[in-house]
Amino acid sequence: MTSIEKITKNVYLEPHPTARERCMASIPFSAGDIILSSPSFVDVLLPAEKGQRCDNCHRFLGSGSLKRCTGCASFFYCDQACQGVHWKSGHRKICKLYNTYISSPSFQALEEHKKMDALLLSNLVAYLSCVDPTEWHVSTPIFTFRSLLQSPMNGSSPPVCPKHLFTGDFVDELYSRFENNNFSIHSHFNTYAHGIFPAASRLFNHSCMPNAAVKFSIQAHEPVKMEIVALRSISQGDEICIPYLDPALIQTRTSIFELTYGFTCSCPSCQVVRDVGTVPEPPEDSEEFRNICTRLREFAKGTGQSPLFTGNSSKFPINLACVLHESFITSLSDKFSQASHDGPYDIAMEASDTLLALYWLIYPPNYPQIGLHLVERAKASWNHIVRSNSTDAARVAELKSTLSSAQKGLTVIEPEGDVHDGPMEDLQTLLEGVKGL
Ligand SMILES: C[S@@+](CC[C@H](N)C(=O)[O-])C[C@H]1O[C@@H](n2cnc3c(N)ncnc32)[C@H](O)[C@@H]1O
Repeated sequence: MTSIEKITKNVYLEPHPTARERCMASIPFSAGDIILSSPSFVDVLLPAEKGQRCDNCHRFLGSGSLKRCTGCASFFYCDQACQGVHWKSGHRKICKLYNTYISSPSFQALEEHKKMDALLLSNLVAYLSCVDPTEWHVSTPIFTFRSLLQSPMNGSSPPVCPKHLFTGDFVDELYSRFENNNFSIHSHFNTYAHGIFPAASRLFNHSCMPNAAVKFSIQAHEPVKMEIVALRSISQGDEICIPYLDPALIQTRTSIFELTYGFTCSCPSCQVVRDVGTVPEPPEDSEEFRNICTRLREFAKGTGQSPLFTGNSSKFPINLACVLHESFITSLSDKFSQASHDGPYDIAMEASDTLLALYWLIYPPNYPQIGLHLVERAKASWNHIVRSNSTDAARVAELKSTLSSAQKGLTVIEPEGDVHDGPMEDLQTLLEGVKGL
């Protein structure tokens, strides 16, 4: 039995013409169902999170509340149980060497993302050296990791700590799987760590209109768990895909797929973007920009499914091509954030309406960004009502409807990551607040 068969009967692999294999649903799923739950194999916290989260289970306890490793003083744990697990799973091979390693010129010369790779690779090497090679058999994550496709990106591995536990060729072989397989680990969709999840890497291909997404579950004394969640109904026999990148990266995603992952995306969204051709920049003139926004909102209101979702290029109005420019979403998000706290609220609401129209166009239904934005929109509505000191019935009705849509969308993907400080908490506070209006 392979490690994937061991962890789930929900899915199976079948050949794919260009991606080697693809992951198919063995059973139907509804939006919000967990398709796969898989613990982290190896992970490493971002530097800013060190001392804030437990290095073993990733619980956020804040500075001063964690126990420091007395050997290196650079790793932090909630308690002895977590420290014991981390020690046995590799820290014992790193502890004494760690500080010399991270202050070495060869480590310091690395770019930030390479530093993360170097630390992850070091933890992987340390972990592997703790497991007898006779136990690296087919049903283990080690075997699954070594069976992953290699990235087309060449380049030798960064320096590792500890050195000389394995040959350089073996370390390079491990590293060749990093670029196209590793994951950012997030809490409420803010990245706080990087990790290796071999089963998910072996199973899921990419789509810019995915039917599933990745979320993480943090539990005391347990390794962080990746959960693959259905974003919409998935029928038995459908391929299950996740997004490797934010689909909003419409210009840059194609070259990242080609260079880092070695494939050309053939999802419906990419087909339409290819048919559109060169995407023009949005107009600089504010009146023309507003006209484009109005046309986008009208377009989103008038059709059922986004043409980028169905792949039907003939339904995409070419005079809206500039909304696919990455700078369009940035301008809208900036406009919204500038006005959502202190106003002008009509500007915030108009930017929010346009953002939601754009999200409808570029994201699949229930994509996390939609629910997250709805909560931010509800906060802006709330600010408007409270600051204007009037309970305008239409405004309150609009706020209630935003909250109900946010709740519907977010419950597909939330809760994720930390127990506190998530959008669900904000949503609950607002739901309580509107009761008093
Ligand atoms: C994380 S693996 C996915 C699992 C892979 N299909 C396998 O059989 O092991 C990532 C690699 O799969 C391939 N891949 C993923 N999504 C693809 C897609 N939409 N089209 C073509 N190839 C894809 C690329 O080679 C990429 O580097």
